[in-house]
Amino acid sequence: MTQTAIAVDDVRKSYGDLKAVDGVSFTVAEGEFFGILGPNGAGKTTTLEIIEGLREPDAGTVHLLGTSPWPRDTALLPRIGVQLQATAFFDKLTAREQLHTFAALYGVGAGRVDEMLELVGLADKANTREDRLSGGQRQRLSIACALVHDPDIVFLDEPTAALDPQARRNLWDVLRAIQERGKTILYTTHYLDEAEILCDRVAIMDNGRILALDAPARLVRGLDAPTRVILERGSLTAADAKALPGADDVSEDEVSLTISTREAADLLSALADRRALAGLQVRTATLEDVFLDLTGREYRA
Ligand SMILES: Nc1ncnc2c1ncn2[C@@H]1O[C@H](COP(=O)(O)OP(=O)(O)OP(=O)(O)O)[C@@H](O)[C@H]1O
Repeated sequence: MTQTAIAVDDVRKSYGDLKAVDGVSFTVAEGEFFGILGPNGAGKTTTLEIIEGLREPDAGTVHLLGTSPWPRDTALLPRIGVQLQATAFFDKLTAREQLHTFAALYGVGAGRVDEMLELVGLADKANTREDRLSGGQRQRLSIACALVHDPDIVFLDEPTAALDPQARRNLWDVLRAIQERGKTILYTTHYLDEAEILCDRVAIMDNGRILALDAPARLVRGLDAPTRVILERGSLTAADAKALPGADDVSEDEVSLTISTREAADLLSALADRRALAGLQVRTATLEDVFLDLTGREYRA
């Protein structure tokens, strides 16, 4: 039976009149990769910091591995790893020395240091000073620091923010590797595409509330949105496209002809019969469409 790693029940936190977290509830199972998504100011960090025991909620309860993180419970600390949005390292130490220091603070042996450098892909930077690492390498080092004591639950607050696309993708591999080790991951991001790829389940937050919570694929399927088949403009006329089996709607711009369909198989086989597949792209709805559906506004990270 799956155990519950994190249970959050009706948590609230206001700053003056602003309800930063406005009645948030969810559970995360052991070994689950759970994402809290939402635009800037949605309340993701505040929620995370309450769960980590860094902030006191105004109301509601949190259980981490069956224990309340507030008031601070030192017995819990070795079992959780926390990576904060603004990473602080010790001055002038190399990557390996940073990890050694964190390991010593947690009272664990230095044996895991090189293993962690390997896990986050920094083995070849072990002797590089932290201030000489790139942004992506620093993020990976801070994740290694959060993992060095082998916690059961790992909290990551926007670990991929401010990284270039290649560095983001490299970090995805690191996050997957952490999950494969059986860790529970609770992470926040404002990249919906990334969460769709990485997370078992996501909670979409806006204005302090969870608007939807489920597996990304189930949220997208729940929209029942049409599939868009995109072709090079000129592959066939808009009128011909409209007459194809399964074609619901057709639109054109300078470069593309887009056909909306709910019967993609019929439409694609008709296009294949006509050898009209130049530039073919098939797009289904994404979490961004889910956000639009939930809030009535375009997603802006
Ligand atoms: N210490 C604080 N005092 C006053 N207001 C705060 C404080 N911390 C956060 N807020 C406000 O609470 C709201 C939620 O902030 P929070 O940082 O939790 O959002 P977020 O979803 O993590 O955003 P981001 O993606 O920008 O980090 C925001 O409007 C923010 O300005």
